[in-house]
Amino acid sequence: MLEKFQNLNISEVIIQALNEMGFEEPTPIQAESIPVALSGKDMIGQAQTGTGKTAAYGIPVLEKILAADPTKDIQTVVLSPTRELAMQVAEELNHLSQFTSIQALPIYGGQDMERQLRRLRKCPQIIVATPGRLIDHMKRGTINLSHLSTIVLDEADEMLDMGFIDDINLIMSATPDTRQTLLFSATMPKPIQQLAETFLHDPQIIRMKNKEVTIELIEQSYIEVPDRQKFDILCRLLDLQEPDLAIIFVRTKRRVDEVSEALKKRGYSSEGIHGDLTQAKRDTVIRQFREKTIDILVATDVAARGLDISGVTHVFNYDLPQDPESYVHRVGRTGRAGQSGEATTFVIPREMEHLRAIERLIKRRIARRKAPTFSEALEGAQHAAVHNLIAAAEEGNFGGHKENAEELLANYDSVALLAAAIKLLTKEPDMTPVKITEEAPLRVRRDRRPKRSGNHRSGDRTDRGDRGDKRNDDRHADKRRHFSPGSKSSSGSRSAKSSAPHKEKKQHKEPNRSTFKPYFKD
Ligand SMILES: Nc1ncnc2c1ncn2[C@@H]1O[C@H](COP(=O)(O)OP(=O)(O)OP(=O)(O)O)[C@@H](O)[C@H]1O
Ligand SMILES: [Mg+2]
Repeated sequence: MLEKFQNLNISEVIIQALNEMGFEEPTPIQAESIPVALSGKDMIGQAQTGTGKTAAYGIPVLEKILAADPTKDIQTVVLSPTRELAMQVAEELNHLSQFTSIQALPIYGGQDMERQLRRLRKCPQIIVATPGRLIDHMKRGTINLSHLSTIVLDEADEMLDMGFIDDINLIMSATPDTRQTLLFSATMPKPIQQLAETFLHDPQIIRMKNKEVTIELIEQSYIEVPDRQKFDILCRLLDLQEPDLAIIFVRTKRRVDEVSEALKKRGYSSEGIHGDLTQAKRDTVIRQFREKTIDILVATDVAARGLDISGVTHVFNYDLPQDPESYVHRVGRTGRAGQSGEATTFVIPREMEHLRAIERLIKRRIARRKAPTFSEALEGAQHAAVHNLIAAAEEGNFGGHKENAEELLANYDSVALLAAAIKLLTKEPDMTPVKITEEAPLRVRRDRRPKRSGNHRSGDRTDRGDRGDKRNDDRHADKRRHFSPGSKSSSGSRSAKSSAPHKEKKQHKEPNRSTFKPYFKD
């Protein structure tokens, strides 16, 4: 059992944890990345969403701490673009290290600073942070990166894009030149990769050679629809497809509020999440969704990347994302760890060019489908009612209902009774009037070079994080998880650089010591 992990020279305490977590064999990105990361090389790992990139960097990070000195604090920092992802990654790392003394601590904005200071005093070896709050701690001198041995940028292309790049520069300049740097993401636009390589020394590039960027298991389609008809069509699709868990991505915070309220008005159990909500509210909404006490999450791109919520069967792009890469990450919230999923995208006629840009990025045509009509939705609801009635009849254990049924059948026509039951069970399409403000079509953004953001503000801006929001306005699975093997990597695609003669380590610019006065103990 787990010999394929053992062949990767992984310690017994980590193998034990993998077994406990139900992992059976390494995914392709794990099989390729773990040996490279264990060798101490800098690397960029790119693999489809939901294919185990967290453990691909998590395992080597833990191995390095075990081999060094598990008692020394803050040896590794993992940077994440959102608070929810920082919490989730810390949890996955703590699952992986559960049989060791290693602790991963999430550090993010919106959480009580005193509480974080108390938990920092327990000397965690790993910090999983959103950049803004990490920089706050650096300025206070309550987090010291000068002994750091490894830094990981999860969702690396997002971390190197315009909203974070100044924070990343600041953080990198406070770490030792001897650090190992690991970058992971499902997407890595060329201009961002070039920028990334300025932080890396002689990096190895590991890119999974899948014919598509998105997971083949995700059935993708689009519907061309005027903005004002989107909501009624969304409701018909929800009635027809009856998702277990669905995420609906919209472009602005206002739309999150309006669409989630409108869904509630029509009887759906939905909540919204975006960067302006309090952290407590965000935590509650994500927990309700993970626990399935709500089955629809309406979100801006704050929930687009990394979130690993099992059972998400459907993703709806109510609005197209500004960047094609965001589409990959959004639909990647379903179809994870070998499960299948369905992604439906609404496109207004004037945004068809954006859809084509997405198809070019994912190297796949997205099937066009017709919007379901009112009568199709009604027919679908009737089929669902009949299906549910048969399932209940087959399940049995009717309790007192059996006597009632016998009495009814003795006094009424059986067909009329059944027809009445189906009518009552049929959730007729609800046409309650709702208010959804019309949004302007996407502007075409031609320049994909990472822009250096203007004046740098650390702290809550980044942590609101949720650049996805801001820019547009804002895991233990059941046991024995079997991972459907993806395709092999194209290690052949390793950068020419890795065979280049040993280059002088790039001199990182001297940190501005005045900024971190209390921090750098001269
Ligand atoms: N080797 C494995 N076997 C079985 N399950 C795995 C394995 N590795 C990871 N998983 C599970 O697969 C799911 C997806 O993993 P993870 O979140 O790391 O994916 P990812 O590649 O980071 O996705 P994204 O690009 O969306 O961030 C998680 O629930 C994780 O516990
Ligand atoms: Mg991830």
